[in-house]
Amino acid sequence: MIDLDAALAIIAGVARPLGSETVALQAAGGRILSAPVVAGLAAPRQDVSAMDGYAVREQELQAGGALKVVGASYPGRAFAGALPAGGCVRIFTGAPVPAGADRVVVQEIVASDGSGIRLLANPSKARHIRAQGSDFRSGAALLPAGRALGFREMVVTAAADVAMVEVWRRPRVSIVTTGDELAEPGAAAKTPTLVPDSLLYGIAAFVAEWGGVVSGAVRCPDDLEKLSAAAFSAAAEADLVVIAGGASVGERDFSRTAFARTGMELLFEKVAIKPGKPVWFGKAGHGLVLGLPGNPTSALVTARLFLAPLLAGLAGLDPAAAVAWDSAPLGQELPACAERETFVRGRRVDGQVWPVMNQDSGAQLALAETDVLIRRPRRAPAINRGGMAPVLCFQSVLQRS
Ligand SMILES: Nc1nc2c(c(=O)[nH]1)N[C@H]1C(S)=C(S)[C@@H](COP(=O)(O)OP(=O)(O)OC[C@H]3O[C@@H](n4cnc5c(N)ncnc54)[C@H](O)[C@@H]3O)O[C@H]1N2
Ligand code: MOO
Repeated sequence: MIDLDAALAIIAGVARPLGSETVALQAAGGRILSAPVVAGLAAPRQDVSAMDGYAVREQELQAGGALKVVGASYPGRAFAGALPAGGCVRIFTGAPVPAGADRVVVQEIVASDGSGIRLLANPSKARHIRAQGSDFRSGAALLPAGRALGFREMVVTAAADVAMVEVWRRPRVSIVTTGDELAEPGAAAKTPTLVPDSLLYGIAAFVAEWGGVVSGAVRCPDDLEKLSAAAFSAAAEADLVVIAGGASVGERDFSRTAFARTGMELLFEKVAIKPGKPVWFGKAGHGLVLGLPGNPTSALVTARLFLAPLLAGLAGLDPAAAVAWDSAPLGQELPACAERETFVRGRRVDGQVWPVMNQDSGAQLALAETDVLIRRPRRAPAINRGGMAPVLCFQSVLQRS
């Protein structure tokens, strides 16, 4: 058995980006940059007004006389020519400031008779001009490689006048579930021996939330021949295969054996954690294989601990950032931890973390109540109510950087 940190180090060592591709801006949302976004132009492109009003010369304003309105400047339709002496230009927010003007006065403090203007009050200190390049300069690197394109980054990329972006290829993930008892959800109720296959759907959603693409999903009986065939075809087409169930020592637990037949190199098996001890990981063909235990809570806790950093690394992110521990006060005391490092399923309530009621590794409903994993290191002493404990956000943190 190895411990969690050693297993995570093995994951980080092999979870490398898969290569980059160029995609249109329309399809780039949620992707991870493989090259910086470089500004194709400056923003603003020239000096523009920050308010609706009149572009004037500061000096002439101080003289106090009336100024003649010589034209107008709109966004996309600038005033042609320079500001003449004694003149002003009607101007709107975002419109280019004519040469010669050095401030804008807002229309609220101006009396206009149609051809000329006069000030009604002292103008503010602000000149109401956004200088050319004051947001960013042409040629500047605006976003680094490795950044996820969330809504904020999409604004910056589009503003940079970029139509095509270089992003890391998304990992293609093939999912296999195994169990004679498993049935398609909706088809189980009439047959007493059947159990709905909840993990196929849970793992598929997990993969999508962590930036992967589900390229295949198959449910297999506990039959070594059928499982081996599924292992060969999944390993041939995917960057990563995730197989849930059949990980333990039961007579019909065939998952590892099926992948061994594909020539898999086992990188680790059995991690000293609870739940999730039977988790295993290997290299098969050109891709990787992660074996999750079949108990649903064990499967999704191990998905959060191992599949998340794996997907993050394959997608071009830092695998360690996917498993970043925070610290939170406990709402109730926790007993000392025994020999196996334990991950208590917890819920945040009013700034404190409480263990969820059902801590069975076969639980499914409790997963919907879980929003943190509370880390209890091996032989950790009891923690009192209000004491601090390391916690990991259970949901995806992909877009939160
Ligand atoms: N003698 C021992 N028995 C067990 C050990 C052990 O060390 N010695 N380990 C236990 C631990 S820890 C776990 S976790 C489980 C893991 O077992 P498997 O990975 O072999 O899982 P299965 O036997 O296939 O299934 C366990 C349980 O989960 C349900 N399941 C499985 N797949 C799905 C699915 N896709 N959707 C919904 N539910 C699923 C399955 O019906 C079983 O109830 O082994 C312990 N045993
Ligand atoms: O992974 Mo098992 O859940 O430790 O019971």
